[in-house]
Amino acid sequence: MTQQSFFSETNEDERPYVKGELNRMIFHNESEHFSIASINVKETNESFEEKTLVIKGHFSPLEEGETYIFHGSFKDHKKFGKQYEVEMYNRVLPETKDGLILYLSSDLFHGIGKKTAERVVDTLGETAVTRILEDRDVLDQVPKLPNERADQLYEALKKHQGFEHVMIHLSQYGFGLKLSQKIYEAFKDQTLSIIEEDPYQLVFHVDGFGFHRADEMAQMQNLSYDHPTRIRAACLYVMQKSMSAGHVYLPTEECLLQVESLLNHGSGTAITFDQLSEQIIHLGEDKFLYIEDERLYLPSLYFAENGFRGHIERIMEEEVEVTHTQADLMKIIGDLEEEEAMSYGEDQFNAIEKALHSKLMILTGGPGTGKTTVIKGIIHTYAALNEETVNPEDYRGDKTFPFILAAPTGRAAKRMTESTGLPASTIHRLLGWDGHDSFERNRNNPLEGKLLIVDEFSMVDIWLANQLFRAVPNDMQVLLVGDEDQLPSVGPGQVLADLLASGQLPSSKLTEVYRQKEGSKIIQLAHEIKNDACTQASLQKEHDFNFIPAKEHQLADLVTSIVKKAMDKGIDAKDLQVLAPMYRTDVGIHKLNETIQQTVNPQKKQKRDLKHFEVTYRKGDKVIQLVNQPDDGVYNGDIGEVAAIFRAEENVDGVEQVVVDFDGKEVVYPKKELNSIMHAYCTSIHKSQGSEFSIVILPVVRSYRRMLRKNLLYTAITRSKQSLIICGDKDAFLEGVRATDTNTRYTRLKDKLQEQSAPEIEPEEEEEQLSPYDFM
Ligand SMILES: Nc1ncnc2c1ncn2[C@@H]1O[C@H](COP(=O)(O)OP(=O)(O)OP(=O)(O)O)[C@@H](O)[C@H]1O
Repeated sequence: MTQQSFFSETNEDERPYVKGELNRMIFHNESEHFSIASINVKETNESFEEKTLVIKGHFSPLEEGETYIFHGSFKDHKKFGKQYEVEMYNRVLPETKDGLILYLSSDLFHGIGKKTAERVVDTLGETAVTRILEDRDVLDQVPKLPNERADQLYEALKKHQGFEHVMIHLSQYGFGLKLSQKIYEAFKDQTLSIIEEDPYQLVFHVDGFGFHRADEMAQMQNLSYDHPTRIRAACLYVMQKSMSAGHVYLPTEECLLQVESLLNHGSGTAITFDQLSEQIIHLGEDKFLYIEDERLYLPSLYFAENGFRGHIERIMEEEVEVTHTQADLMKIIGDLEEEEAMSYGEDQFNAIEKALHSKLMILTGGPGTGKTTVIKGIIHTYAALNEETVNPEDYRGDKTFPFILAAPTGRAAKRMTESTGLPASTIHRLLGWDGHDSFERNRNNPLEGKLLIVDEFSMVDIWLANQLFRAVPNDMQVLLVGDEDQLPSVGPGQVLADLLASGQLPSSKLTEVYRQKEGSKIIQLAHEIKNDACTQASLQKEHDFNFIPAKEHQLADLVTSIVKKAMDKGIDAKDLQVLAPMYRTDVGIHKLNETIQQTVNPQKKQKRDLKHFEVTYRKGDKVIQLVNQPDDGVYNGDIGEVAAIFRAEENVDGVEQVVVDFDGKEVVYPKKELNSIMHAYCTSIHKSQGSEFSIVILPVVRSYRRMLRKNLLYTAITRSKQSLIICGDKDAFLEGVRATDTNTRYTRLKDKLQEQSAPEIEPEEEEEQLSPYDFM
């Protein structure tokens, strides 16, 4: 919906309208920009008698006592009766000179009395408001109006009218409401002048605004191809793209080459390396980039890498005071073994001992090597040695429970709770993330506890690692647990791999596989992949493993029929997961989701559905959350089920909605926010990190070739706990497990940890360098 003219005074045409004064705002949803209000009707060309009317639509909160003209149509709401659905509206300027004087001397304009308002209208006429908004300096003509008052009046008018004005103009560029709001937030009342003069500013100040879009806008304004601001925006854009590819920095040379190719593509004017270098230096001076030797960093990554390194060194500086003897330890572990009716392997025992003696330790190992068993051993031994208990109930009042357990995803945290019997949370929740750019827990308000254990640490990127470690107090012990052979984090860096490669931290690597002893072919296959020992013979059928050969054109039907059979046997959709590496091929994730949905949750007359672009959501669909939404308690990777679909007229927000049930927690998605979820009959292997499923079905075909790598396939198969069914091409699979990831990530963490001393990073600067990308 748009607001008509900025400040039109009359109803210019004969479209249906209702003119009314705001009686009260009934409801306003800030993010949706959706409002419901009650108005006192003053005039209308619609045929109805009522003196008050409920209106609804996408408009900002209206001002009490102000008069507006609304264009739209009547809708009968089942529950709430007749309502006016607003398509366009505009504020009605007081129509007489007296009205205008009253308006300007109202409470909206602090410090402007009746006399001053009269002088403004006498001097500037009845179009005073429009004239002032166009040019603040016209107020200088008003006699006896001090500069300060004039500024106040101008600011107040802009506040009341500016937002709407800017939004209308931005809609002309084809920007949606959300993006327009983001742009307005960045530039406020300077928005229009800034983007008309230099659209590349959008790349600098509006997160996620692409270079190509700004370039198109600039071309309409005839900005030259080698304009410095164009070159700078291209540099920044290349750096942002490199961050999305997982790099923490880019070598200057590589950045220059990429920027040159971006800028010179399709243009007649060649931009030279000298021109590029000059602008990179300016970007550095303006702190849009950090230049460290021959490396370029985005500020938030520069501070994250240096900050994390600094915190590691800070925590490692203090030593653990060991008050127990080896005999004490042996006794406690012996008792524990008796209680659990098992005995720890030598490397497991050593890992427990080392963790207890280390300020910060890394525990690694493949599946089934006993990482969880060791975590439990460490917790119990720590408690026994330090006169603590493992029962949170014993810690009420002032006493703080000594153990903090966390993981990067909700599902991994849930598994930690299940395996240890202790409370565990996501790292975001532990740190009190506000959903935007701040964390409750930081250096000034650190975590409380004695031993922090973080599982699935391979998934933690450099930003989150830094945020987490900022909140670790000097006297806390930390245990990081992960499988180094899994995929690196989705976000930038390869923190676990770098920490291990630096050799600066105590670490324990578990190699003996215990679950294999229980006869698991899945674990055996995982270790064969890890040790480069996977052959045709490894793919023989076993009680928990099968490789079903299939051609590409048979794949979707084959996968679907396996899913259907499993569900017919009563297996819960959540215990069963199809994993694939690519979204957009004929056998990609989207296609598989569509085919599986058609079979397991087909269209039915009595079943509600809602179409969103190419996808149709139906009650009962399995869906996955794609972004972190801490306010709703749902996080990237959470899996839920569509519980209900509501039509616009059935809810107070007046928009179509999908309600998703995440293990008993219901989250409502207005149609516009359906991008936050997708079908989850099949999900990406990357998204499955940190999750485990009873049954995994893994299609592997030649058309996935580009993605098939050892760590990807290893991650996929280690997600399955009871059964693994691979479908497709055995040769493609074997080639995939032999291919190592050659796309090394640019990170300096390992080298920095090996350097002697950390440079001081200005704390204030570090505080500021959070970007909305931080939590991709
Ligand atoms: N020393 C041991 N003696 C006997 N069984 C053991 C021993 N250590 C671990 N196990 C058993 O091996 C299995 C795997 O152990 P655990 O779950 O601790 O491994 P993990 O490394 O956490 O595995 P994953 O990463 O796959 O979850 C469990 O059933 C566990 O009870």
